[in-house]
Amino acid sequence: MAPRSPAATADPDLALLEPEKLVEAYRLMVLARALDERMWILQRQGKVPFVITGQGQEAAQVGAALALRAGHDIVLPYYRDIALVLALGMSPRELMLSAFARAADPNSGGRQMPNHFSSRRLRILTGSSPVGTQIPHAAGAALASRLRGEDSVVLVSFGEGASSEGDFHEGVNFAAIHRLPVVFFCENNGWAISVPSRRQMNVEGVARRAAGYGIAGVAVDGQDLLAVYRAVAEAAERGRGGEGPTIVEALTYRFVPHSSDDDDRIYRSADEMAEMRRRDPIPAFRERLEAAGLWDEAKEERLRQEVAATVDDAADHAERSPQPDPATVMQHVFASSGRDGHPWRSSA
Ligand SMILES: Cc1ncc(C[n+]2csc(CCOP(=O)(O)OP(=O)(O)O)c2C)c(N)n1
Repeated sequence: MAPRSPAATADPDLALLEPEKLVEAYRLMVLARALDERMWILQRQGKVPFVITGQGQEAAQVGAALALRAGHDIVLPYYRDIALVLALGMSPRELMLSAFARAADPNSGGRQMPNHFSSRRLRILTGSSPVGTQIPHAAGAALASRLRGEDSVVLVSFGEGASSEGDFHEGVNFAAIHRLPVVFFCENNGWAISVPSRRQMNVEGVARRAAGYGIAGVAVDGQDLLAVYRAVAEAAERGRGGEGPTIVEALTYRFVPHSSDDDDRIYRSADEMAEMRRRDPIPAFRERLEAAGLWDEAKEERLRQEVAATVDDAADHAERSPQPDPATVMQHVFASSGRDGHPWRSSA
């Protein structure tokens, strides 16, 4: 049977993206999940020091990334955004080099925390670990981009916990006043480590906060890749059109503990976890592709094999790759005065 046109199915949102893009979006989610799962295994094996990942949030991340022009728009991701940076064009090898903190890690030569992504090529800016600091950075990047005469949009992502930080207020307020083209992309996964979102804000959600800044705010089902794609594409369009920033809140869920140092059984119930697992965005998207005639069991089998080989390659490559030279441990930590190697001594 010839594949049905997605637009002709009972799922009109599938027409938002070309069929090949829909399939690619699914591949990216499956790949991100597999890399993420392997990172946890490597941590438990003692091969990588620490992991902090985004299982459960893949649809939100890939949906957002596909609404951007990779390498043209500027992105300030946060630590859960494995799927987002993969969808922008970072490679599995690059992500594993970061997890293993190897010298060839593109984020920092093995000196940054894992998953503090960056890529000059893709205009991905690395962040600091204090929660929310990337938010004012994004407003600054958008202002700089405007001054350079670019038409880039800036997307900054963060959790709902970060939206309670002062940095959030400062960044959003500044971007709103100057009508900067920023998409404030909140991946609200319900928990900030052990703090539930109802203890995070006295309004229904992060998008509601937009009213206080006089900007657009929209909440979407973050487990629905196409709903997120549409919301971010519209926000980017508003930004490019001079209408200023938007808060897009993707309602999602984190399937894994906060990090490899966390035990989430202490603060959330097995029932809640099981219930949310039923809303796993990956099988849900597969079903939509199958219903549209774009996917089947044979394609799934091929994809699973291809992804397993890619993950093996990335992990093996990173494991074999050299450690940073200990002599470079202070590099990029202090600016050099060029005099005596002690930058805080400015003696003449
Ligand atoms: C300023 C600051 N406070 C606390 C921490 C410790 N910390 C790291 S991540 C995190 C939770 C952030 O939650 P949220 O912003 O909702 O993102 P999520 O991790 O849930 O995706 C906390 C409290 C930190 N890194 N920085």
